[in-house]
Amino acid sequence: MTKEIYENPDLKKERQNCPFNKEEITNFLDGGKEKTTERRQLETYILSDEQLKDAVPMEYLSHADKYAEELRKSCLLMHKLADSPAGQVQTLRALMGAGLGSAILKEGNPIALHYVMFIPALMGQGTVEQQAKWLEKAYNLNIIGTYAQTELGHGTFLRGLETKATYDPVTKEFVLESPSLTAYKWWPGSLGKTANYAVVMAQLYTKGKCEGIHPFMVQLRDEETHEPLPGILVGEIGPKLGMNTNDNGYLGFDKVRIPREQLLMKHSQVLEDGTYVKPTNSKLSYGTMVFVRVVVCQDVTVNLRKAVTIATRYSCVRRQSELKPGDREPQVMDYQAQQHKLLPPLAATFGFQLAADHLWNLYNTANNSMEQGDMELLPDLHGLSCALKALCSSEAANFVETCRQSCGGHGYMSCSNFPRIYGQVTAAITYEGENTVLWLQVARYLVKTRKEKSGGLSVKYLIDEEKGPRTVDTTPEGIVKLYRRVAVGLVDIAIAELENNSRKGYAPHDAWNHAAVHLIKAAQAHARLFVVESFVDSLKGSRLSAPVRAILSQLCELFIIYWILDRSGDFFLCANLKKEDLLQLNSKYVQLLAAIRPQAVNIVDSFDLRDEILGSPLGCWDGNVYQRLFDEAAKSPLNQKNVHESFHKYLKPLLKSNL
Ligand SMILES: CCCCCCCCCCCCCCCCCCC/C=C/C(=O)SCCNC(=O)CCNC(=O)[C@H](O)C(C)(C)COP(=O)(O)OP(=O)(O)OC[C@H]1O[C@@H](n2cnc3c(N)ncnc32)[C@H](O)[C@@H]1OP(=O)(O)O
Ligand SMILES: Cc1cc2nc3c(=O)[nH]c(=O)nc-3n(C[C@H](O)[C@H](O)[C@H](O)COP(=O)(O)OP(=O)(O)OC[C@H]3O[C@@H](n4cnc5c(N)ncnc54)[C@H](O)[C@@H]3O)c2cc1C
Repeated sequence: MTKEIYENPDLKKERQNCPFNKEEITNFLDGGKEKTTERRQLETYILSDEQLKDAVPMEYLSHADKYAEELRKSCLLMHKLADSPAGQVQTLRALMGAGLGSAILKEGNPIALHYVMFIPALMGQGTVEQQAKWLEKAYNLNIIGTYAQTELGHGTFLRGLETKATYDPVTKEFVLESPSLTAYKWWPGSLGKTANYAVVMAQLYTKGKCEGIHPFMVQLRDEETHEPLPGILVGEIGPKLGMNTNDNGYLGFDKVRIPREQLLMKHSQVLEDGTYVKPTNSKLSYGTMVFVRVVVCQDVTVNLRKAVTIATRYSCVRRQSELKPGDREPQVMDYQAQQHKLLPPLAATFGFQLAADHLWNLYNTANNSMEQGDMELLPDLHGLSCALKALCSSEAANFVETCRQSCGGHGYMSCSNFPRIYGQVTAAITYEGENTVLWLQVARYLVKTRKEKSGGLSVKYLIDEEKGPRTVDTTPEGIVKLYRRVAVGLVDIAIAELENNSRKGYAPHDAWNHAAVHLIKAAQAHARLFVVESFVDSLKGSRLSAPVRAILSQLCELFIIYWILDRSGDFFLCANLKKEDLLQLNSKYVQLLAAIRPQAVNIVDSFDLRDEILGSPLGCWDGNVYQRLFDEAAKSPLNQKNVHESFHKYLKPLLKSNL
């Protein structure tokens, strides 16, 4: 007899008569049918392993037990790598990121930094010989590494890092030192307890001169006992807002000597006699950060997809209040206000992914040409990776919080999974370059391009002036033009502000600081333009069936109008937008909300996120929300006895004390 599978009747109804093929959208997002098959096989392979399941929810464990339990699962996952039905890199990507990996390791993978930064640093910064020496060991997990750059006193300002690596030509060694408390490395993931090696960024001194920060390969712990090596002071920094099993750590050096060959010398060298050989570009040592900025854009998008799926399904199950007097309480999704909360983030997941895909392609192209010694694409890659990392992470964090709020009280439960998702996404605002700082890097590139009339592909629009009449056209292509005008206009305003500040007598650095608000706005407009253009162009260029194209086009239009309505002042200021245009866009926006609303569940279904990955009773496929919330509550240790022992210890004496 086949067991009947429960499906909430409202969700069942939402799923009836879907006008498009959900599987086609799934394939589109995965990058092809075969990729979908591969992903599903991998998910089944990992998620069917009983040893990877939690005995109790992580929330109920102590800080140390959480770490130990997640490390156990992380190691088990690594043992499963060899038999994975997907390729090794594909499997690692899935396990380190917000998708499959988060179903098992809910607050971060203690080995993540090894794959996300340590191996990429060895590959990007090590010579062929150095890679031969360490990469295989790293791939085989004979050693586990991290990336130690940030210090207690400095994260953003890399030139201010204090850790010193002084070359001693007599012994042909570098001496590593932390000259002050603020010089201690602080934050590196996996550093606290997991890693036994690190790529350490330190100020290189040779022949009495500081040559700036460079990467050094440093052993931190004994390979057998895991005890810190002499002169290495290492530990964990304590609980955080999220990502609590990433064991972020601190690290100090008390005159630790390492051989000269442990300076990663792909781009710059120190010869035996101490002669320094410069890199072709001084920023090449920042390459590991660029890689992570690129992958973070993809990662926050997956997290956003999870949040939107949870909130959308829940909003179609949840019935509350009265829409039409006397009628049954409506699904909260039928309130226009709820659609306004959830449909823009839903649409954003597509825009962000398509933009992140473009960035990933640029990363690969630029990297290939840099391997051949051609640095031409580096400024564009730096500009775009900063712009998209900052935009995707900050927008995703706001959207995730909106999704949480859209679920009312139940969204505040830990088991809703919103706290963890938010913890992950908001961290991305800070790590790998604090967003404000990255916006200012982008602005620097935009101002330079506009003034010097030279720059890469992503900023070409700042050089080529728009031709023809500047009318307002509200087709998607017309809207892209509006965004472009805003991006150009805001750069011009920022430049005018800089010039104005100079005229007031400010020195260049002060003029820059006093124009920061305008500069950041210009950088944000540039990033938005890139996402909007990627969304519109990708749909134009893709081979999609008419029904899928229709729904994705509606999402695209909704999204690009949403941002205009959100920042209409910029469009009035720079794009000739008139009151009538805005009113027209407003009515188009609400029409689109109504048009997309009936397909919201079908669209999130097409993300094909398994319940284990969503990790939330609110977002499960079957919509059995209330039963699942009860089941979660039953797991609370406070519910294991009717009367907790604390009653006898504290409450009863108080009740009897006649205060
Ligand atoms: C086997 C492998 C399998 C792999 C599978 C892995 C895939 C995983 C997928 C899952 C992803 C999961 C992701 C989640 C994991 C979470 C991990 C988080 C870990 C976090 C780590 C960190 O945070 S590490 C520390 C990061 N720190 C920073 O980012 C510091 C920020 N500061 C800076 O970057 C810089 O200081 C600066 C940019 C702010 C300024 O630097 P500086 O003062 O030196 O420069 P100037 O301002 O003077 O500029 C000079 C000049 O240089 C140009 N420039 C600056 N930076 C760069 C760069 N990076 N590249 C190129 N060019 C650069 C700048 O534009 C200026 O140019 P001009 O021409 O002179 O104008
Ligand atoms: C979860 C997490 C994981 C991390 N993992 C790692 C890791 O693995 N390895 C590692 O090395 N580091 C890691 N970091 C550290 C991270 O890279 C830094 O925290 C980040 O680069 C910000 O630097 P900061 O903390 O010094 O902030 P600060 O630079 O002190 O920022 C404080 C404030 O000052 C502002 N500010 C600073 N400079 C400027 C400026 N020039 N103009 C305008 N405003 C400015 C900022 O916008 C911010 O508002 C991690 C951090 C977190 C949160």
